[in-house]
Amino acid sequence: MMEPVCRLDHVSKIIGSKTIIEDISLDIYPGEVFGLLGPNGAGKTTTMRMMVGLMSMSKGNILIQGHSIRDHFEQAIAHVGAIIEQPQLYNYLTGYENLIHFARMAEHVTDDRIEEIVELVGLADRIDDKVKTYSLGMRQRLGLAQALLHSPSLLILDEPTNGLDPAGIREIRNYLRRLAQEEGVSVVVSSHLLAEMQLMCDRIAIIDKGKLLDVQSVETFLNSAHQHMITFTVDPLHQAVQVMEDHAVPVRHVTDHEFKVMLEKEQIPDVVQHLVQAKVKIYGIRPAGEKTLEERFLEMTGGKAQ
Ligand SMILES: Nc1ncnc2c1ncn2[C@@H]1O[C@H](COP(=O)(O)OP(=O)(O)OP(=O)(O)O)[C@@H](O)[C@H]1O
Repeated sequence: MMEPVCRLDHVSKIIGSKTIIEDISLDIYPGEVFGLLGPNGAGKTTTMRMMVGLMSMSKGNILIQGHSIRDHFEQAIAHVGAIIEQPQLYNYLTGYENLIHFARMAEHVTDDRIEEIVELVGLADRIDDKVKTYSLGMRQRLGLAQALLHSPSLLILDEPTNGLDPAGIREIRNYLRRLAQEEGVSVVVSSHLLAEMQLMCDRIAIIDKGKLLDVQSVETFLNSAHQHMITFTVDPLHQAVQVMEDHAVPVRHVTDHEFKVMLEKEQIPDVVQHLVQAKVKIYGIRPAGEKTLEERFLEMTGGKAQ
């Protein structure tokens, strides 16, 4: 198993008598784009602030490359680049001068590294222009360049596409995907937009009211939209489970005389036929009434897919 770049281990944040983050545990792996998805006020920003040490944890721990943010802050944070609030940019300096300024504050940033980053975020043409002439998308990219100067293995971006037009959103999405794929950087992004997260991320964590509801790969997420959890009541149960295994249908849950499987509508008659052929008695077939991740998210946000 690959070592996680970042691990949240039972993290909670309590402010006054209010629990803002409740017992969140998750792992983020090298080279993945990981999304924190949730409605406004769900706790995404708070989680990210704790990940970069801008805010303390009340309980639990966060490890970055195995270093605890709590106990070894310097070592942990050396691996992190982040844009949580607006990136701080100097309008009357050029893009390049801004980067030189930030490079001086980081360690071991060479001129070659600056060139490389400028290329990567696609600002080579405009890097010698003053930042005040930049579009919002270009500012975002310069902010990104700044966060990447010290070659972090974990990049944390709060709502990176906020305020951008569709072309700007597409650009940022492409840069982040390239960063993850080509440079092996783990990228954590937050958003309240399901559609956007599905395009950008490898895995998505759904957060609501400070709780982690689920973490799923985008693939599973998208597939599950067309699938139904079906409960079969059968006898003998062990034989039915064997039949499912023989036909490569993963069994999700088994109780006394029941098992559950995720099926697309078209698969249901096939599964019934396999069971009948194996002389399994079927006493009941019903939808399990469990919601897919997408349905749960839409419910949380009042049904608007946005
Ligand atoms: N310093 C604080 N004191 C009290 N409550 C806070 C504090 N910071 C955040 N909260 C509350 O914690 C909850 C989570 O806020 P957070 O900003 O993390 O949400 P979010 O998911 O990032 O949403 P948004 O997209 O609106 O920023 C909100 O209800 C917010 O009001």
